[in-house]
Amino acid sequence: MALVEINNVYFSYNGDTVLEDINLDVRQGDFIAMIGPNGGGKTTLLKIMLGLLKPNSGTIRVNGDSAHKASSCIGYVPQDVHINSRFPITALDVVLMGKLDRNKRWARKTAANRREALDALEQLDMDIHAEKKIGELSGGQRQRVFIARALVTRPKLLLLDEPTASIDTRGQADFFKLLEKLNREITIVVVSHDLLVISRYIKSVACVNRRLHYHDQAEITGDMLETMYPCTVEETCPVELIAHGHLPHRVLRHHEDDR
Ligand SMILES: Nc1ncnc2c1ncn2[C@@H]1O[C@H](COP(=O)(O)OP(=O)(O)OP(=O)(O)O)[C@@H](O)[C@H]1O
Repeated sequence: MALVEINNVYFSYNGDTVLEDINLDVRQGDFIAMIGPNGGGKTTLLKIMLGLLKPNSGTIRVNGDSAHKASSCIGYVPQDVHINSRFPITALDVVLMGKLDRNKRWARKTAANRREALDALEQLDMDIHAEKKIGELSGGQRQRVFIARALVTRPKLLLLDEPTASIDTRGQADFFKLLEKLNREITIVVVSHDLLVISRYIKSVACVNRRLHYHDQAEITGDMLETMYPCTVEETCPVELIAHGHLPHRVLRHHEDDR
């Protein structure tokens, strides 16, 4: 059984169809990059997986249950996490906010909960900043704190919506290496526009542009990307071919082989 099973899902906002005939199995242990043009429906698809949006038709099962019931087995870091940087709250407090008690209220700051929050920060190499105010951290560090907050509930699946938007290219590589390490224990789906940076860390690619094309341990060709993006590959995407999974990872820039 796949961790997430999406079958023939259609979704529209106020009658405007955004997703059409989506089929996707997210298998345990996968590390999927979800790519696609702006407005292609990536965030909408994540929200469907989280049970926040209900498809017009089709089915979605998460961990063998309805998406709504299974939401506690998913850790989610949205695109824009709004937190007032002047709010005098520490990184550790932010992570503790992810921990809920049985009644889904914020868990108390017990020694055990504190330990779990520190463990989550440690997984992101952020335990040394635990007592720092959230406003004193860089954008990239803050992003790691938000991921620690998503991890503190020990989810089976981590959904990250454009987590590297505020991180420079070098920082992005470090960040994806960290995700690669987390992926030894947790299944990850990450929305990204940086296919070049991410391609060496991921196991599969899902291209979402109203419809979905999923590539697992297969080559992604320029032709495939061309069908997903509205403009030609030459104009928009420097990636011509990527090998995934057990194959050696390879990113070929256009015309690199002509030289
Ligand atoms: N709450 C909403 N109400 C109405 N339309 C919406 C809503 N949210 C998104 N849309 C529309 O649905 C389409 C898909 O949006 P979505 O945010 O899922 O795309 P995306 O692939 O995540 O885009 P981006 O890469 O720009 O973040 C867009 O045309 C968007 O304008």
